[in-house]
Amino acid sequence: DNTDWDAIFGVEEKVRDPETGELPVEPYVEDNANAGADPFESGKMAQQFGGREGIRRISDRLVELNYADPRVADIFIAHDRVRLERTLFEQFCYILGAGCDYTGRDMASSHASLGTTRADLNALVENLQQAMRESDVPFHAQNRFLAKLAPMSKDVVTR
Ligand code: HEM
Repeated sequence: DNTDWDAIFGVEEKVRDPETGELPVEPYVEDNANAGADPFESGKMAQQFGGREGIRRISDRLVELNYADPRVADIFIAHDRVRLERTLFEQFCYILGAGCDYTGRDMASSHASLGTTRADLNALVENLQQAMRESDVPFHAQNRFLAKLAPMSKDVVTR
């Protein structure tokens, strides 16, 4: 029969943007302040991360590790990987002073409904450390970057 069960149950089909391949999100104001940290000024950090190319490799690898990590995969699988790869790269590139703008949402609103724990965050940090290590980022530069991200814990850990 022709019953439109989607309409009856209020199921909204989300369609990926044909240009970007991303799912739509609720409107928000784009602002570099949404990145959650001020950028390093000197360009030294960007260089130690291998410039934009190196940063891209690290942010993509982090996403890959998270999607494959049984500790946190369930949280990631339910969300838009295409968008996350773009916005995570932009955030890292912006904070590391490699000259990008961050166009994503702020940390509190983008993590509000995820129910993330401190243990989930620890898993993510381990994966980031692995990604940076694989790209030969000097240890002190790894730690300077992690120190920039650490204050975001209060926004991304919600239970
Ligand atoms: C300091 C730590 C973290 C940083 C810097 C960070 C960064 C980001 C960024 C930039 C976005 C994209 C926002 C947007 O789409 O506009 C995002 C979204 C997301 N993050 Fe995180 N994140 C952190 C911690 C975590 C943790 C611990 C988890 C779970 C284990 C997590 C899971 C996710 C998921 C699933 C999304 C997609 C949400 C959606 O599409 O609605 N994040 N994060």
